[in-house]
Amino acid sequence: SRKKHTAYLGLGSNIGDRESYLDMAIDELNKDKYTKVTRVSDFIETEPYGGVEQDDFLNGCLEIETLRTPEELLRLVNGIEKAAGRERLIHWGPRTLDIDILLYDDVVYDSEDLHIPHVEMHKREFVLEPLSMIAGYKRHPLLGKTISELRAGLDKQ
Ligand SMILES: Nc1nc2nc(S)n(CCO)c2c(=O)[nH]1
Repeated sequence: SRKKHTAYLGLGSNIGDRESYLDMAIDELNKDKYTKVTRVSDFIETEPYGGVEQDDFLNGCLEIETLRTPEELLRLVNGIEKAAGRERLIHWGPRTLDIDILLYDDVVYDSEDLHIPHVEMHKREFVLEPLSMIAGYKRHPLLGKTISELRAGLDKQ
């Protein structure tokens, strides 16, 4: 029988009706019979990170409970991105909807298409700010710090 896992997802959009795309991600995740969204952060407006000239993002984080394995969860979120019309034209370029798997229980997972914990999350204020709202107490499986400590440790530009 399948076990229940707690995972944390990062949401981002910087094309079109950004809030509707983030809301769509929540709705589609709840439609999945093996997944439920259990906590939703505020959505925050953020400047693009990564050097590509593009519009500001709307970012948020979710806590989910899921019976899916990491690879099954990746297929689920990639399907939702596709349904939102995600075009992978420019690496780190604009997108209607981006869903990143940030944490999955205390699992450290590395395959060619999936790394958990997300390898950039501890460097990204646009992830740590909303994630702190819903899981600030949580300890990063690799770095050993709480999400709030990681956020506090980001050197503020
Ligand atoms: N502020 C901000 N900048 C970003 N650059 C990339 S790529 N992304 C996509 C995240 O994988 C973002 C983002 O979500 N927010």
